Amino acid sequence: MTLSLAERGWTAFFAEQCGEEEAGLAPMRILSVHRSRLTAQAESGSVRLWLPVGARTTDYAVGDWVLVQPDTLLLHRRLDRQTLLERHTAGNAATQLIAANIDTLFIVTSCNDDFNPARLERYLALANESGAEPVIVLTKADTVADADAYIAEAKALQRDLSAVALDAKSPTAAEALARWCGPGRTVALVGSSGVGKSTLLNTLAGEAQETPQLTGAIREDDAKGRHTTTARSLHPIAGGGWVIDTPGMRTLQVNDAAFGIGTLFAEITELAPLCRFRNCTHHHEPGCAVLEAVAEGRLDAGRVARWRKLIDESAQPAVAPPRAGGRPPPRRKG
Ligand SMILES: Nc1nc2c(ncn2[C@@H]2O[C@H](COP(=O)(O)OP(=O)(O)OP(=O)(O)O)[C@@H](O)[C@H]2O)c(=O)[nH]1
Ligand SMILES: [Zn+2]
Repeated sequence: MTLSLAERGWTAFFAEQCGEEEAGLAPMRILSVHRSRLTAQAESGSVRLWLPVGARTTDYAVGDWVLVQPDTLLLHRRLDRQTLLERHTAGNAATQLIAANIDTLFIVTSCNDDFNPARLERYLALANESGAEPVIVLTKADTVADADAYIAEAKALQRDLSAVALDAKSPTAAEALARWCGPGRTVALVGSSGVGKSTLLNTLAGEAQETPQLTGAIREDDAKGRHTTTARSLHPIAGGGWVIDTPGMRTLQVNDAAFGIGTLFAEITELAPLCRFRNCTHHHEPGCAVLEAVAEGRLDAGRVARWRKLIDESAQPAVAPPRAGGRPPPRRKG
């Protein structure tokens, strides 16, 4: 079985980046990123790539498009990303690249105590910042009497947000998510440990998971031939398209995500121009449209408090500030 570029997620956005002098290079999509090696999806299967001198595997994300010397499998260069999901980890200046060129981010939580609006908002801020469309996926709907209450609460987290409740073990889960999947489309799963990401991945992958040339390289890593949840990798979906699983994240810091937070709390952001002072912090100022809306019951005070917390956190440097004269590390994106 060969997979066309389009089936692997190639679009005009990537084609436009390739010069005529690069016509002899093969575009490939990164399937998995390990400490010392990268695998990529070539036309007819997965291959191990060789990195150029000085490059590190951590510079690449699952889902990245790269140009490769077809005979030597030497990675030539990475193409600009359409979307990039990344996060800061505590005490680390560099961001961790989670997934690139995803269309949709499935934020997975379950219809039980895992459902936590404040944490979902953190995921939403990161998703908005990445450029991918967030969708809240509520697993374990089969264990509760009223999943609709969870759907309503999830949808209230952000304007025009989609939320779907399902049983991750049932084949119908794939149908419930079909509108975001399909040939050439890429989705990623994020969420706490135990919410059902692996289960959902297996349901989405279905028979496609058995296609040997697609899983061969991933299998090398795990003697049992199963994907491991500690490494990120790109898996084919039964009906076409790709799904990236990510390990459960215990801490979810939000740094440098003002855009994502602004989208998440659009009902607050939109009031700011109506405040009397252009640089209103909406804390105490007279004529503040945000405080007024809260006082009149048009705006949820809890949302405003959580918005403030995220905005403050986002403005903090990811690590201790550099010594005097030093400059913060440049933002890596695109
Ligand atoms: N009843 C029910 N059980 C589910 C559902 N989704 C997952 N489970 C169960 O919940 C447990 C955890 O699911 P996993 O898929 O391993 O969770 P995970 O998110 O991949 O967890 P990590 O691998 O630790 O990140 C398993 O026993 C699943 O069978 C669901 O929709 N309904
Ligand atoms: Zn204000």
